[in-house]
Formats: sequence, structure tokens, C-alpha cells
Amino acid sequence: MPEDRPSTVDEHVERILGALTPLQPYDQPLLEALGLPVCEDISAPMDLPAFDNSAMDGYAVTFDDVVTATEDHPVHLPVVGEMAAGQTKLFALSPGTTVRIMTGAPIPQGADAVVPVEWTDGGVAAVRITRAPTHGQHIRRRGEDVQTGDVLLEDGALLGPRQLGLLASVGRSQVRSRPRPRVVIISTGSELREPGTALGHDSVYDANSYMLAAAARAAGAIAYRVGIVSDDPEEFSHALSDQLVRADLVVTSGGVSKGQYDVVKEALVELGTVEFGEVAMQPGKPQGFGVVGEDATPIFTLPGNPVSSYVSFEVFVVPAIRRMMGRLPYRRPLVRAITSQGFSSAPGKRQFVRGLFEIDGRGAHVAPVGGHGSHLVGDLAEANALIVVPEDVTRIDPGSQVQVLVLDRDF
Ligand SMILES: Nc1nc2c(c(=O)[nH]1)N[C@H]1C(S)=C(S)[C@@H](COP(=O)(O)OP(=O)(O)OC[C@H]3O[C@@H](n4cnc5c(N)ncnc54)[C@H](O)[C@@H]3O)O[C@H]1N2
Ligand code: MOO
Repeated sequence: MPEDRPSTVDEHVERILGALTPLQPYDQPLLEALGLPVCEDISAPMDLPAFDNSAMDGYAVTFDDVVTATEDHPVHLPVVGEMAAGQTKLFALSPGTTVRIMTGAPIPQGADAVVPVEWTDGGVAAVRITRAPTHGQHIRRRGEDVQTGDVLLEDGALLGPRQLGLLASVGRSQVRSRPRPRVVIISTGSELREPGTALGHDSVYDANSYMLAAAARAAGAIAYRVGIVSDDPEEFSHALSDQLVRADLVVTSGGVSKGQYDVVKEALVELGTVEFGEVAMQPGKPQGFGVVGEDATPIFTLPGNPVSSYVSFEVFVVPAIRRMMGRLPYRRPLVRAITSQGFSSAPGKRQFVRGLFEIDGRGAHVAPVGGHGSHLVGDLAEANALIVVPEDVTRIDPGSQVQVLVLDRDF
């Protein structure tokens, strides 16, 4: 990041993505892989259903025995056994008899239809059948859903609840995917206090470490919130090196602007592995990115103003987390919407304006929320979107089309 010219947002994102490598995949328990892409082609090791079974509670019959059954001319059959789901004893059905059967139980050999209990008198020793099924009715056939060798999931497919359910259905307990990155979050600032403790006349509660840890978790990462580190560079360096053992990624907030006590900058600049500079965006101008420690752990140094911190996380850290998990697309897609209000924007910077996005019968709309200040957390919490104003646009008219990042949405 050259100090002389600010980077564009896109240059900074590309620099970050280029510097990161996806984490090594390994076999994870199914639930751990929720929301991660699968890192193998998976074909079916078995048929689904695995055996012919009943779709109804009722009676397994030989079709020819019951084909004439009506209310006026019922068919009577002796009941010679019972099959419940999970029962191991295998029956062979002789013509002229029936077996009581429960949903999911294997169809006895020789049976070729199931009469639902509602079409009978529910008899235990003998049953009266008043309606005929069609041939094969209410039998779920082996392999009618999935056949051995069918491709279930291709490398890169996203593991959601339905995909995990399918893997469990074919007996898989583990699936190969990249792990969730472990993101360590450190707030810096001697003025910060832990929520739940007393606040001095010149101190503020540490909002950022909670907000960023929550955002990291929402992006699919494992978040470790370290909490507050003071403006002492030595203390910061110690806290950082203590944390590296459990970090795939470090995110700091605060201490990167041009003040006297910019602790993060002071502690890291001498390492020469973290670049500090400006990105042509508002909010989020002061940015740092690089690597620290023996394992060259990537580190983001985000600005301390809460809105700047949050927007920087959304724009730069979310793509990094997704790249490490191998989840595409890395960047949140832009959505078009009509803005109800006009506003102006500083030239030469990409503006991220807090907005309220909604879709109604007339389409997608967005309205700017609150002021521009990077300290306005009340307005930030009211917003559910960021209106993205390109660098060369200085005026947005009411009723015009804008591009929006809709927050909190899976993508
Ligand atoms: N002379 C200049 N001053 C500033 C510039 C500049 O270009 N020249 N840039 C401004 C911009 S833009 C930003 S953004 C901030 C970034 O400053 P730092 O990253 O050094 O952040 P701090 O100074 O530590 O804090 C800024 C502000 O945010 C509050 N803060 C910090 N951490 C937290 C937290 N965890 N929870 C809640 N609030 C937090 C802090 O109290 C300050 O009010 O610099 C501008 N200055
Ligand atoms: O860039 Mo600061 O992030 O504008 O408040």
C-alpha cells in the first residue's frame, strides 16, 4: 500500500485475496461443515432406499388377492405376522395371507402392494379390506431415490442442511472441507472499558471487539475475542504473540491513524511485514494488512471508529475469511435498488452509506439512514445495507438506481 497514493478498494481487496491461501481441507464431523464447501466429489456408496419398504402403515398383500376389494365386496385375509421399522426378521408372504406392516418396514418377499390401514377394519388376526391398491402402490422401491455410484455432491458444493442430511442418509459421518478460519480480534485503546464494568468520565465501552467477533462468526469463522489492549506497544506486541498460536487470521481495531498513541502502527511498522496506508473509501480510510509471527499469520489492522471498523470488516475481512474457507464468491454481490432520497458524496472515494433496504411490490428500495459520522453506532444498528457510491459519483438523485450491499444475507 503506497503511502503517496491511496489504494482503491478493489486494489486493496485484490492484494488481500492474492496474499491468502485457502486452509488445508480435512475430514470434519458433518455438523462442523455446515456452511462450508465440500472438498471432494462424493458419490453414493449405497442405494436409497436401501431396501423395498412400505410408505404406509397398513397390510402387505399379494396384489391379485385384493384387486377386487370394494365396500360391497370386501376381501378377508388372515394376518400371519407384523413388520415394524427396524425389525430384522425377514418374512416371505404366501398368497392368500397378509402381514401387518408399518411405514418404513421392509416389504416381505412376495408382497406387491400395501393396503393402508384406513382401507381396512384394522384387524389383528384377520383383516377386512374394502378398497384395492394399484399394483405396487405404497411400496418405496430400493434405489428409486439414489443409486449406488450416483454423484451426490461435486467438489465445491456448499454444505447446507439438505446436503448434510443426504450425506448422513448414505452413512457418511464425516466430510472433507476446509476448516473455519480462527479469527482473533483485539481492540486497542487505553480509553476502552469492558461492557458491564464502570465507565470513567473519558472512557468508552469496547464495542468493536464484540461487533467484529460477531461479524466474524456470522461470516462462518471461529471468533476469539481477546478484548482490550491499552495503547502501550509492548503490551500490544505481547498480547499479539500470545494469541498467534490459535489464529489463522488476526484483526485489530484502533491505533492506526496519525495520532500520538497509534499503538498498532507503532508496534507493527518496525516488523516490515505489515503495510499501512490509505484506501480511497469513506468510512475506513486508514488500513493495514500484512503478516505476523513465525507462521506468517495474516493480520488486518482496522481503524478504530466503530463504523469504519465494521465497514472495513465487511469489505476486506469477509472476503478473506471466505477465501480461507474456499467459499465463493469472496465478495458480497451488489444488488440494484432505487434510492428514495438523494445525497451527495465526496469525489475520489468510494462511499459506503448506511441504508435501509427493503423489497416490496414495486421492487427493491433503499433509504439512507442517519449521518455520515464514523462514530454513529445508533445509525449503524438501524441500517441493514450499505449503499455503494462509486469514486467518480458526487451526487445521487432521489429515485435513481444505486448499488447496495445487503448486509446479514447469506451469499
Ligand atoms: N489527523 C488525523 N486524524 C485522523 C485521521 C486522519 O487522517 N488524520 N483519520 C481519521 C479516521 S478516518 C479514522 S477512521 C480514525 C482511525 O483512528 P484509529 O484507528 O487510530 O482509532 P483510534 O484513534 O484508536 O479510535 C478512533 C475512535 O474510535 C473509538 N474507538 C476505538 N476503538 C473502539 C472500540 N473498540 N469500541 C468503541 N469505540 C472505539 C475511539 O474511542 C475514538 O473515538 O482516525 C481519524 N483521525
Ligand atoms: O475512515 Mo474513517 O474510517 O472515515 O472514520
